[in-house]
Amino acid sequence: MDAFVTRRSQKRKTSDDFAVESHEESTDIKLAILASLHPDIEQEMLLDILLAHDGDVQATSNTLKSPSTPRSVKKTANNRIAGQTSLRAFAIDPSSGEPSPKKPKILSKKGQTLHLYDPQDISEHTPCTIIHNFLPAHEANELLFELLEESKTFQKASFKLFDNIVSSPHTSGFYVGSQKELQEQKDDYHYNGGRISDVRTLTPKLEAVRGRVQETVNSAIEEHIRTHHGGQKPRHQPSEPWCANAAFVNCYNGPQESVGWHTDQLTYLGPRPTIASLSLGVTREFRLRRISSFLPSSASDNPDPNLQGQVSLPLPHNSLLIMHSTTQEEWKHSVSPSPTLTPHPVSGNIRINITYRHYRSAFHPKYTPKCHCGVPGVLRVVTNDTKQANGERERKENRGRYFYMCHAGNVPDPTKKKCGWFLWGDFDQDGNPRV
Ligand SMILES: O=C(O)CCC(=O)C(=O)O
Ligand SMILES: [Fe+2]
Repeated sequence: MDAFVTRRSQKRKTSDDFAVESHEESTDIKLAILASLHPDIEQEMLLDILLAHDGDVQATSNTLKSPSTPRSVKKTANNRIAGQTSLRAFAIDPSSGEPSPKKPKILSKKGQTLHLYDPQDISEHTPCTIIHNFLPAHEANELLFELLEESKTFQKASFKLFDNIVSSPHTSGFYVGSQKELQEQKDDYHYNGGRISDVRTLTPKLEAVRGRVQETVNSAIEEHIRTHHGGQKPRHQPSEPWCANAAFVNCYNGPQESVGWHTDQLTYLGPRPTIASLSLGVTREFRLRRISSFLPSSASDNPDPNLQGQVSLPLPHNSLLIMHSTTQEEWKHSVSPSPTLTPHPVSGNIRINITYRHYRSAFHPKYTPKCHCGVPGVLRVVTNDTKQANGERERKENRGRYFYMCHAGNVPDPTKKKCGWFLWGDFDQDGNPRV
């Protein structure tokens, strides 16, 4: 069973040749597309009908639109639509007639992209957990409607890159839980060296979903520590419960809107944060690339990050991607421009993405060290990529160490120049600053 595919490059596609091209996609990608177009139809049903149409997604989708097609919606105890099952359930070992044994671990290779859809594959090959069909279908659609309306007033962020002021290739809005937090954000918090003026309180539907995200994330964190870290949380990962008290909502309007390779800023999240990302609307590819291995277990799994390629995950409507505590320090992520998209029935070519985050009280801006320029520093970690003029942070033995550095160079003001200030961060086992 082709639970993942490796593709060197993607052919340019238009929606007209989608039906022909779709024969070449893996079964998983086809299922992801069908699941986002027909969220009320059970996964097994999608697969059966797909096979009956010789893998033709367009023909399968036409059949599924017919009211006479059985849907066989499975409900769980709490009346949610059941999550998609793994294709492993269908994989039979021809020699024994039994389900196939566990697949060997396959790493992506430099210069290649490993395409993954199956939640178990994603859990094995990336630092993330994915949950498809996370919300009941009607709730996901209502949230999408609400945020499509909100996104009409979103702005592009601007920042400085190599002395040029650039704006992000997508728009976003920032949400917090209360008026008090909103005022604090405006007065005290800094992003890219400056303040943000457009802070909003969580919309009714963002607020309604937040509790469910929080509960799911806390269980997933426990499970991930058990299955990936031998029951021992990584050093500096907080042991306090994860709390979704802030949300960035991103809007990607069309195939060219994207976000480049980056790691999320640690300044207010602290070391080894968990971030939960809920996708709505058109499916886009989320890419991950390993940049470092700090933990003994991940180091032995992944001998040399430089030899590994990127991993691509399609994030369909109503999928929750949980980025666990090694993601920000050891990987980079991006949403690349897409040659073409398969329009979503509600949002067309628009994708909305909510990243729920935990702003920890120990990382309140009143504790952020300030650099000589008077601008609060930014919290970073030394990775294999870190290069600095004085050489200290480049040294191998410093990899995995945290530091605050001047952020004035990122302020979108041509007169502000970065100074050389930096300060090592000192955090305890739970990632709290040692005072
Ligand atoms: O849109 C996404 O899936 C990722 C967004 C992201 O990386 C971010 O907001 O930092
Ligand atoms: Fe990010």
